Amino acid sequence: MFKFPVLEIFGPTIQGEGMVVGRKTMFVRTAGCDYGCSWCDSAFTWDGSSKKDIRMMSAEEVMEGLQAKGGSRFDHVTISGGNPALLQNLSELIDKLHGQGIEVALETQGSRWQEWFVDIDDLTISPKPPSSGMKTNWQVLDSIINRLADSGRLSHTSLKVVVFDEKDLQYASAVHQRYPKVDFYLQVGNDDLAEADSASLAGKLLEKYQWLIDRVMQSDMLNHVRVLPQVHALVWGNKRGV
Ligand SMILES: C[S@@+](CC[C@H](N)C(=O)[O-])C[C@H]1O[C@@H](n2cnc3c(N)ncnc32)[C@H](O)[C@@H]1O
Ligand SMILES: Nc1nc2[nH]cc(C(=O)O)c2c(=O)[nH]1
Ligand code: SF4
Ligand SMILES: [Mg+2]
Repeated sequence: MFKFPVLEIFGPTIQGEGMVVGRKTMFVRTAGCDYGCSWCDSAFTWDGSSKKDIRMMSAEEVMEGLQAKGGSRFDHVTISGGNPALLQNLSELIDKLHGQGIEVALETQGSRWQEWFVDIDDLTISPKPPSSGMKTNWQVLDSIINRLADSGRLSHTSLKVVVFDEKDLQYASAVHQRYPKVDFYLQVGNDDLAEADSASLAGKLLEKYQWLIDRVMQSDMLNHVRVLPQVHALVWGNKRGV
């Protein structure tokens, strides 16, 4: 029986981002990431600051944790991190969830492939723009998208690029042009990660949302796209576990 490094189990709450925004869901957040984005809003999963809170849990224990928090008030679970795609044996958890009639979403950055990607109901791949300080391995990303296409999974897949500035917007256009068959989302970047006043943060994020909408409307390379804020950040600010 395999054990996964788990940092948080929370919900039910709404999925605040991307392809199933607004969907009632539970979250399982795994520890560890192969990236270190400058603006990561979940840096505690990889920077060592929450090391003592990591629990090694079997799929069965995660199921119990979900039930303890959510009872029978959910039918959808989002697995995020960190990068959950580092965990080869996550299929144990995915199969258990499906066995209970629960849909499974995954958040990952597209740096690693796992065979179980083809079992995910709502797969969000979020390649990282220049502002993150990370460099995309296009060969790896190409092969991930190709495998999903070959398995007939593109209708369960989306690309989501966080945008902070003009260079990020160019990067987003490049990703969308490269994979035109994959549903594409642009997401407002939050660079006020220390702001404790959620009303003040919401004001600033809405201004950034307006900027992003304006820029996308002016572009002829970003037509078949959706532009979204992080809804949970608008509602709850930088609070953890919501
Ligand atoms: C914390 S990451 C975890 C999953 C995976 N490592 C990834 O990056 O896709 C979940 C989502 O939050 C986004 N995100 C992280 N920090 C953000 C920020 N400061 N503003 C907006 N979105 C952010 C990521 O791009 C990703 O789409
Ligand atoms: N409500 C809510 N929606 C989210 N969508 C993606 C999240 C993540 O951190 O991966 C997230 C999160 O942490 N909370
Ligand atoms: S890839 Fe995701 S979890 Fe990892 S550092 Fe970047 S935003 Fe954070
Ligand atoms: Mg988040």
